[in-house]
Amino acid sequence: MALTRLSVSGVRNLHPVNLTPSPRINLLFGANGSGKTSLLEAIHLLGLARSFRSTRLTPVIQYEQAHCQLFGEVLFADGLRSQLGVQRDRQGEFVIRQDGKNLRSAAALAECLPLQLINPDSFRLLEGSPKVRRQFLDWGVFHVEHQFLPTWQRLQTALRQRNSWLRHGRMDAALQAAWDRELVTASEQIDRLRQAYLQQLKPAFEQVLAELIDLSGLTLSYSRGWDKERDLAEVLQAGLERDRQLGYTQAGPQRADLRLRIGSHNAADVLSRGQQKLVVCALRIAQGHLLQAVKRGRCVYLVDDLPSELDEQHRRALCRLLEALDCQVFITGVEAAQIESFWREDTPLAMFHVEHGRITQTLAHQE
Ligand SMILES: Nc1ncnc2c1ncn2[C@@H]1O[C@H](COP(=O)(O)OP(=O)(O)OP(=O)(O)O)[C@@H](O)[C@H]1O
Repeated sequence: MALTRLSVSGVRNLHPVNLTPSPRINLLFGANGSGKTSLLEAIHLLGLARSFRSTRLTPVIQYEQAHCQLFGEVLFADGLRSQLGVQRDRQGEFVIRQDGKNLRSAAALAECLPLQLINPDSFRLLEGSPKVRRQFLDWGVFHVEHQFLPTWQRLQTALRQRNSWLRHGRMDAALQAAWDRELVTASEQIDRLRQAYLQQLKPAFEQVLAELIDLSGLTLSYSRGWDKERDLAEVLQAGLERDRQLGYTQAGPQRADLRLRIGSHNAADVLSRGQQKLVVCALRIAQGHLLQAVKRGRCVYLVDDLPSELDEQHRRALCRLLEALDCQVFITGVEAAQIESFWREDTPLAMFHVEHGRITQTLAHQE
């Protein structure tokens, strides 16, 4: 998919924006604080109804404004189009619309506009908590496997039920045993889906990484969240007393993790910042390739401050890979000169200058 139109109002310092982005490469340049990241944030809001900069949305709404409003038209690979709209006010009221109808959840938005974000916070994928890596993994499984979302919702319900029972113990044991069976079934299914996805992700990741940087010895592995030799039912039974003391369930897919290691070290402990950025990029680009293999479209990449941490050779290699993905990319940077010359002549490219919240298109070729 590609965003063919984008309108933004009431977001951070941005003056009302009406853009017709390139379906391929969009470069946004401007001084610090000019509003480049805010535009990526607006696209993120349109695709996920949440920001990547702040857990609360109030700071995103422009000072003095009552709400922020995003509108976009998405073009799918099969030629169909969809109109998306998101509005959020200071009281937390959300309106999410697709093709004139109100949506109750953001999941449909995410399906319509799959986004991959690479920004200075992306290091958290390596050095942050397992939750960040589970979210990364589940993004991929969600987009390629339709069973994932309903199964994940069943898992959350059964897990909440068990944790409440562990804390308060107010339930008939037979009824709780039935909930445990539901928990085990959903957990095993989620684990199977994750493992199947990872089997495809690993070779794709290794191939992309090799094109970016030589990091021989880097391995990606998965731990499912409970002992790999034992059934979850057995593990839950064996850990029941401890779970009761803690008041939550210790084992299960809610504890799964991805491990990136170099030899016996955590990759995050030994890689430089630039190397970490390239590993994160390789993971996210590999996900883009897998999505292309199954969907009627592609994901949209938001790359905030692409040049930072990277030397010229690696910037060029990263741009080549993003270009080869054949999808829509929004890239920000302080100076155009850092990456504007890296693109093939026949790649559709649009360039925008961002100044004090105003966005002006300065170049478009091969549209
Ligand atoms: N709610 C808000 N209302 C109005 N302005 C805001 C609001 N929140 C932040 N700002 C301002 O909007 C600007 C946002 O800048 P943004 O982070 O998009 O800049 P940038 O071009 O990505 O800069 P950098 O190159 O430093 O990353 C900042 O100047 C900030 O002070």
